[in-house]
Amino acid sequence: MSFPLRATRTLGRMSNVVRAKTFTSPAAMMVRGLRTSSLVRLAAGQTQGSVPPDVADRENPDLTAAKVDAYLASKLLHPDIGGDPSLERGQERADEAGMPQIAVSAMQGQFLTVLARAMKAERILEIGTLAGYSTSFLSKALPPHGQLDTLELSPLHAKVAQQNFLDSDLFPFPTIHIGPALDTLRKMKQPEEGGYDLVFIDADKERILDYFLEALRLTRKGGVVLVDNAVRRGRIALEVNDEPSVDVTGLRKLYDWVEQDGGKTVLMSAIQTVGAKYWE
Ligand SMILES: C[S@@+](CC[C@H](N)C(=O)[O-])C[C@H]1O[C@@H](n2cnc3c(N)ncnc32)[C@H](O)[C@@H]1O
Repeated sequence: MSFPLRATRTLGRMSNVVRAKTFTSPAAMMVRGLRTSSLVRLAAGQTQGSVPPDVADRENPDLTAAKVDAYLASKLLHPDIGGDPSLERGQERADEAGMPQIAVSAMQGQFLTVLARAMKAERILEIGTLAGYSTSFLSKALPPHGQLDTLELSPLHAKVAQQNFLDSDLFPFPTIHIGPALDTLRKMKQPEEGGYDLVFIDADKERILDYFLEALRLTRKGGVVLVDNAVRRGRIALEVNDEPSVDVTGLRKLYDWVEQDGGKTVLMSAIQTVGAKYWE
């Protein structure tokens, strides 16, 4: 199932200034485009659900990776990309629908835009839509004739994402394919104009290798496959994973595959990041 149609509509626009009043710390208040809920949690020093503690400087515990991310976001988020107010509205819509807060951070999202633009990507595939937060950043990297396919299991997530794409007036408009991503991928062919330039894998972690192999099939030679959550909060390096809720098996299969490939098919690197999404 897919939502290929482009349509336009307007929603009442709530200003960022109004929204900033809900922030509880000065550091949070200076941020545009970062998610209110994450910042409120951060300001309160809380961790919720599976959100790990922030990464802090040993000598100065008030200096945290999230605080630095907030500073960078206040300086670097582009008003029409990471600072686009429709992104914040989209996250609120997702919160209202009871969806988990597991999207990329604003800075990570804008990195997606930078990467895709630097590659001059015209065709992008995303695995794991959620409310379409990262999808918006990818759409904003594409030329008007570009193609963006995004795969999502949950019809609720797809519905909210579709509303968010309409609200953001995205062009090119992403096509959401609803269903188990592996089934969808196995039916997909390379786009007629050529393989995907960029694939972003960010769905269930157990099947990362399956997604990666399908992505290789669908990607043009020299294209890029980006895998989110590459270290699973560092648990990838533990012989015995002390947090069973954080799956590392899928990633280990991927890294084993790359090791066995011995550089014949892919050249891979992994970067550990800190920031609003802590250590990932
Ligand atoms: C981490 S979220 C994606 C976040 C999104 N990329 C962003 O940053 O805004 C993962 C998404 O993958 C979806 N998902 C989980 N298992 C899936 C599957 N088997 N097929 C397709 N989507 C799946 C979940 O419903 C969830 O919406």
